[in-house]
Amino acid sequence: MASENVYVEHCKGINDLDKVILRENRGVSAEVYLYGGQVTSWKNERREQLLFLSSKAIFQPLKAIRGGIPICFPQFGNIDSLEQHGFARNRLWSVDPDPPPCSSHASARAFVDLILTHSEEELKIWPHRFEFRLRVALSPAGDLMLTSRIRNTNTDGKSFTFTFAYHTYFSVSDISEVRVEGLETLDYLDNLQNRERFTEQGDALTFESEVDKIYLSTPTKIAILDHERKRTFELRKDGLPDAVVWNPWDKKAKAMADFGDEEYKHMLCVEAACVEKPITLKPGEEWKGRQEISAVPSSYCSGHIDPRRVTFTG
Ligand SMILES: O=P(O)(O)OC[C@H]1O[C@@H](O)[C@H](O)[C@@H](O)[C@@H]1O
Repeated sequence: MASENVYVEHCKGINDLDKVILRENRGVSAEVYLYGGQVTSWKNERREQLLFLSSKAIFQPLKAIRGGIPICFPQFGNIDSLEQHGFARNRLWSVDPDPPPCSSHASARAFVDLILTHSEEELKIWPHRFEFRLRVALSPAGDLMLTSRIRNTNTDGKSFTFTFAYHTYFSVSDISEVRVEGLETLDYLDNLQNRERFTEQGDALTFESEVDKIYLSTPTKIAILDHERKRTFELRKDGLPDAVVWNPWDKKAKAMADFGDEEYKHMLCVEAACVEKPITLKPGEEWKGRQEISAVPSSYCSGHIDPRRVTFTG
């Protein structure tokens, strides 16, 4: 068992599933389940829950947990032969009891490394050997950082190709009061129109109906502004050129058994992803994809991201 300390607690969660609680200064915290390697909670110093988790989420293998930050690997979406969003979010990960120290965050002490490798079962559906190391780290200021390192450990000399997303469900007060900045004027593939390619209009995104768009070649920083709560989420990413924006709206919400009919009003998925250009790794090669999310008081009255404030500390 990894060494217990005030910053990292290994315990049981819903349905007795193993989880890890990360704690930092002033009460900030995060929780990640070994099932799916999935973050399900991220709270600020006022213990406000910043991620959306459906009240009907099913914590039962082999169903994906509806909310938090599901890991989509080795396939985003359902374009290829695997189950939607791949198998990583439906598998039991293990904890590395002795992870290498955080290089980029020398001060980081609240972090855990979860490991997923191929199983005989997976090899039947995806015949590749890999090691996936997911580091979940909570900074003293309460920022949540996910770092994925995926290595091709094939011994047969074969490369493999995958797509990937951090399927982040942000909790919002009211979807009609939310604006997203950083994606305007970009091209996107519209999942509601057979992934046809369009160009976004020139101002911040607002939401009045179902949206399911894969924005391409997006900037490092994206802001999600919750006007009612006077809160802005900042998403900073590295190695993840695309960003998926999804809200099921009312009809799809009603069709999902693990999602409340009205819950679409209180969530928005903005997913740092690599979809348009899949990643190919030769044996021995490793890919790294990072996202860091912060929640700050909305001081952006003009609605523009203050470049001085938003830096990628990874
Ligand atoms: O229900 P799932 O498998 O978690 O997928 C939810 C949504 O995930 C989004 O990322 C996709 O763009 C949507 O098309 C999909 O409906």
